[in-house]
Amino acid sequence: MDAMMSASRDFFRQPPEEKNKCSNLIDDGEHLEMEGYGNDKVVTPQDQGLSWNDRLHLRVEPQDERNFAKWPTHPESFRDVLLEYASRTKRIRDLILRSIAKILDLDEDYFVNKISNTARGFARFNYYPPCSRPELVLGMRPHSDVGLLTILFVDHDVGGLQVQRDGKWYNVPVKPYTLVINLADCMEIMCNGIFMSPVHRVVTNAKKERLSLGVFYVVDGETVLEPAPGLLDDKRPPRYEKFKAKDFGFSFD
Ligand SMILES: O=C(O)CCC(=O)C(=O)O
Ligand SMILES: [Fe+2]
Repeated sequence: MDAMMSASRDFFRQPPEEKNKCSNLIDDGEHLEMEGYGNDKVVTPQDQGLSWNDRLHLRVEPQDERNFAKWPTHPESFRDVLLEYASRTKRIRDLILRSIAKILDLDEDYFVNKISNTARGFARFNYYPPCSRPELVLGMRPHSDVGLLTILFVDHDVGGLQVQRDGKWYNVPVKPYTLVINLADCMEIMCNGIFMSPVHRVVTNAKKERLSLGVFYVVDGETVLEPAPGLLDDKRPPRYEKFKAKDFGFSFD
């Protein structure tokens, strides 16, 4: 974990020319693609706005779709450290999906079986610079994660992640060597809302920079999402309709 955090810090501390070698700008800067270094695409400026962060987005699953052209070559350790990190988060993903299935009395592999060989996983490195007017801008605007689950590694020293409950924001505590697991929208649907995908945001800090790394696991576009039949009965009707992941942008195809 330390190696991953320090490789990430070293990457973001480089001059823009070096970071832009992994830029997410394409077509002479006309368009943004999802993978690479830069900012997120603003689709609806009136309610989206820019967030106070730089990010580096890299596909880690499936393995044969890793686009190493977008992976940093500086620091030199970056690639190997991320490969190792991603192989471990994948194991954690399956462990958690199996544990949740067990808690819900479903077949242990119910959720794991929803992940086909072509399902994607992304590593998103976030860098939040200090912001002298933290009351004016968020590090990351409120959202829920859309995929299955997110394995989040947050800065040991600087808080900022908040989760919303009943309209109020709560700080997520910072604890060294502790991963935050976010169940995302597809799991909420398959769990028929027994577990919810939390709305969360990141506030900025006036003095300190902050780093985080989320590994996002999503389902393949062809996957049919629906509440697990084993969770339904007369008293617990489905709260979500059945649909194909790609029809609602749940798969990042
Ligand atoms: O930086 C964080 O703690 C959260 C990041 C996050 O929510 C995301 O990347 O989706
Ligand atoms: Fe998130």
